[in-house]
Amino acid sequence: MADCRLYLITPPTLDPQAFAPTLAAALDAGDVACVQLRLKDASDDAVRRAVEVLRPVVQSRDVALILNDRPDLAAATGCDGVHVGQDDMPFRDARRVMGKDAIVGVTCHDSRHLAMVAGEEGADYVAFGAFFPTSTKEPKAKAEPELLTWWQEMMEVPCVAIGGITVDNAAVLVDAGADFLAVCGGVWNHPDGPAAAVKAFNALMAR
Ligand SMILES: Cc1ncc(COP(=O)(O)OP(=O)(O)O)c(N)n1
Ligand SMILES: Cc1ncsc1CCOP(=O)(O)O
Ligand SMILES: [Mg+2]
Repeated sequence: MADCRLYLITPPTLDPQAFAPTLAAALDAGDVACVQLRLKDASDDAVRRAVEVLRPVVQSRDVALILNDRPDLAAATGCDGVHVGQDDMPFRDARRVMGKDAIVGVTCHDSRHLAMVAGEEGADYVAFGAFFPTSTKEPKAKAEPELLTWWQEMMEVPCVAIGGITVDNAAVLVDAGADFLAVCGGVWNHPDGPAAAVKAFNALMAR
């Protein structure tokens, strides 16, 4: 198994029934560690429905399903974990809601301090970014690959790199020590399709 693995983020909007086979094909193309369902503008009902449809697709393949932003919905719908940002539910509350066995990851932007706090509090991973320009989100910070190397040398808690990552720019992050690459557009918008993107990411992680 490669040292660095793919952390797939769903497109910002999706029709769960239509997206399910696309997601299945991407997951069947290679190694994916987890899928984050990230539906920023969806109602609670729409998120619940998306989890209901997509959770079996993900979990039946031994891939973890992580919900963005909402520990309450993640716990209520059987997700394997949740990702919280600095403006979302605080980590300690998210951990209490999710339980000790669930995955709880925390956005740390480009901050060593935020990452050390998250790690000490018991986060399962810390996420740094954005490493590259992205149209998926207006990032709050710009991170440099050296941050991943520093973290990797100092800490045990896995680190996730995010933001504008594509098969063409990912190698520097793998080489810098990222444990996971969190990718949205670089997979779903790949010119040869998502399955080809997953294969290409896997290949460069296995170099
Ligand atoms: C793996 C991962 N890292 C960072 C983020 C960003 O979280 P946040 O800062 O809360 O911003 P939104 O994604 O909620 O817009 C993430 N979702 N996943
Ligand atoms: C959620 C998030 N947080 C920082 S950048 C980003 C967007 C990730 O999507 P993409 O891989 O398309 O840049
Ligand atoms: Mg958030």
